[in-house]
Amino acid sequence: MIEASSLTKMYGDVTALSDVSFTCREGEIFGIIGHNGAGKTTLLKILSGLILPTSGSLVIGNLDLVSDPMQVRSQIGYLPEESRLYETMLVPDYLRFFGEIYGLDRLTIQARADLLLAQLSLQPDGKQIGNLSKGMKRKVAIARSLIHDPSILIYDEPGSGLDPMTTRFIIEYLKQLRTEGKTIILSAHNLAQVEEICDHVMILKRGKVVVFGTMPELREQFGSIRYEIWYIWPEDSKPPIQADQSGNLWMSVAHSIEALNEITSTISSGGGTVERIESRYPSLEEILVKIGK
Ligand SMILES: Nc1ncnc2c1ncn2[C@@H]1O[C@H](COP(=O)(O)OP(=O)(O)OP(=O)(O)O)[C@@H](O)[C@H]1O
Repeated sequence: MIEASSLTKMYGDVTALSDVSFTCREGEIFGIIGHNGAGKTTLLKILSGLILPTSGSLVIGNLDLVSDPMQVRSQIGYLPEESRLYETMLVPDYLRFFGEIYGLDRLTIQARADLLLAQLSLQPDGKQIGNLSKGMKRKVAIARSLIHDPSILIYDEPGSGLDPMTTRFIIEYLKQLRTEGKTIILSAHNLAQVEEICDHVMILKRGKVVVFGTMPELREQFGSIRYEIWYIWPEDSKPPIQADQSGNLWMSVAHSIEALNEITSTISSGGGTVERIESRYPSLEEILVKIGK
């Protein structure tokens, strides 16, 4: 369990984070989204123990970040938005190097590295890191974040700038890590992916939390559901309600259950037949646009 209370971070006069509080449960994927400059990276750096908050507290498990930073860090795997990898190193040497930093013995490092390379489908074939593709470098950075088998992963834009197949692979891998019990906190600009994998979503706006909840909670709070009613209407006449025609079907829109009932009864009393009703919720992208910068 991660409990953040009133986290505030100032960079000189700039308030990057203001009074941010939330709880993240074990084994969930927690998404932090917001426009550029909203404070996502700052929050992730605080959560990973890389920088300290100006005020506020952060408890991870039973440990307090400020009083026990080393213990907290040993439980965390951090993936920065852009990782600087040691370009001339070979992947196994690189992973061994970081494993040793975490105090692991050689056998454990070897076993962990072999497992991670297999899970990530990484076959560096003796190439130096600098000669790997962008996607492979990202996978190396992910393997590095996992070498000490941390229980919490803090990932800044894990799939950004990668081709769709590699991004998909990483998304599926994150889902797999969740089934292994890892807690994952991530930021991403690809909102469809956040919607797909996150159990809880937090939206930051200029350093403040404006929304926090599950996707159904966010949809309920921010958007009206929209129903599309598709129906057949007797030929040679038009429905007495706002409707668009597509082929042999007509479509009318309702924004509430009451309106939906009214429209369906108008259709049946006029001799029409409802073919199907589609409900459409606002996407995370639409919610973010609504919230504004
Ligand atoms: N080291 C720093 N010194 C001064 N200001 C900073 C520093 N790092 C971040 N900021 C400022 O803090 C605010 C939050 O930045 P942060 O990088 O956390 O946002 P972000 O949501 O991650 O943005 P992006 O989506 O563009 O990566 C911005 O106004 C930024 O300019």
